[in-house]
Amino acid sequence: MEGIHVRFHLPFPDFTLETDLNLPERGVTALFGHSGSGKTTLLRCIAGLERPREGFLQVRGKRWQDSKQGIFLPTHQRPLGYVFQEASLFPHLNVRKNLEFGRKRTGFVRNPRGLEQAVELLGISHLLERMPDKLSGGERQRVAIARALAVCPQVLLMDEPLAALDLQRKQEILPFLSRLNSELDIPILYVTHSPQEVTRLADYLVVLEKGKVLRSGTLEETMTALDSPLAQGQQASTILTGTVSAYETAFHLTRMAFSGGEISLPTAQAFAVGERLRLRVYASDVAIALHPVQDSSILNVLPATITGLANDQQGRTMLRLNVGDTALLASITHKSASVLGLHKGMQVFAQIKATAIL
Ligand SMILES: Nc1ncnc2c1ncn2[C@@H]1O[C@H](COP(=O)(O)OP(=O)(O)OP(=O)(O)O)[C@@H](O)[C@H]1O
Repeated sequence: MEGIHVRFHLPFPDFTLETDLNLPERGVTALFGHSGSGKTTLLRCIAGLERPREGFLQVRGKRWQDSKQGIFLPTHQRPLGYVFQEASLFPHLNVRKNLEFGRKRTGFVRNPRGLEQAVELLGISHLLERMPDKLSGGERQRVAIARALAVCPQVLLMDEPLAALDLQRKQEILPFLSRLNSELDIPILYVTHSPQEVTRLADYLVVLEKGKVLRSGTLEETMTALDSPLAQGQQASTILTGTVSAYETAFHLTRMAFSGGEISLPTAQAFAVGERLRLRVYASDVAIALHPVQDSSILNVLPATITGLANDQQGRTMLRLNVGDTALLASITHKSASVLGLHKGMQVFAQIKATAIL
């Protein structure tokens, strides 16, 4: 795989980072885990800000670090962009000069249009002459992301870029982050402990705990693994991706085809056929029936196979289903699971009550 190959062993007195990961060459990989699980330390190792005695790092075919061969590229020679929680722009330079400064400092900028493209991608062309103290928190963070991208990095590292922003600013900036994912051809490593950001942005997920990789894989695999922390409690949900197959104007209803069939949802806006959509289905919005239900208000009833069951909190059972080859979580009461006699391998019908576009 021409993605990122990371192998680090970094002991501190009370904590050891121990990772061996192969990460995809494009898209957003979320590094998720509790406070102190080692997310920032892992990014710092990739950036060359920590130097583990045992370390190996290869990014898109280029060896940045290999302790066995004495290879260690210093930070300024690593073609990467780093975005922190706080934007930390130079207060005495306007936005344009802040962006140019970042480019001058690194020796690896190849594309002369890198800065222009970053400005366009983050929608900040109208802010170029402004001083940092005249920017909102969200605008400052967009400038910081553009500064990281202006150097044409081979990988973008983002350490909780939304954590310092209030809810409204977060909402403002999320569409730009989604855009980075769809338009950039580089891997983005995104540290967060917000399940909402993971489901909105990530394609691939690494769950860290006490410096070790608890689980890694595609978002679908990791979110629907019944022993994953994301597949527990009220926030448990599945992300379905597909393309618009039709829009029923009379009912304001969008139909999305995905690998498990077709799903309908009301949308205020008419989506074009073929457009890609990403939907969230909360496990608590999926009910189970043994027979296809007729005369029901629920539009989405899909044949499914139970592939796993686990006890969840407060008298609930979490089911993992296969709908076609897509995994789907359903949260039902222990009582319903018992009355319906649900078991692994059983054919059922999943009734999806609600979905939301991400
Ligand atoms: N230079 C250091 N010396 C000793 N311990 C360190 C050092 N750097 C980090 N640690 C320890 O490593 C552990 C992981 O810290 P890290 O900041 O990577 O966690 P995190 O998952 O990013 O947490 P948060 O979500 O709170 O930012 C912590 O226990 C921290 O105290």
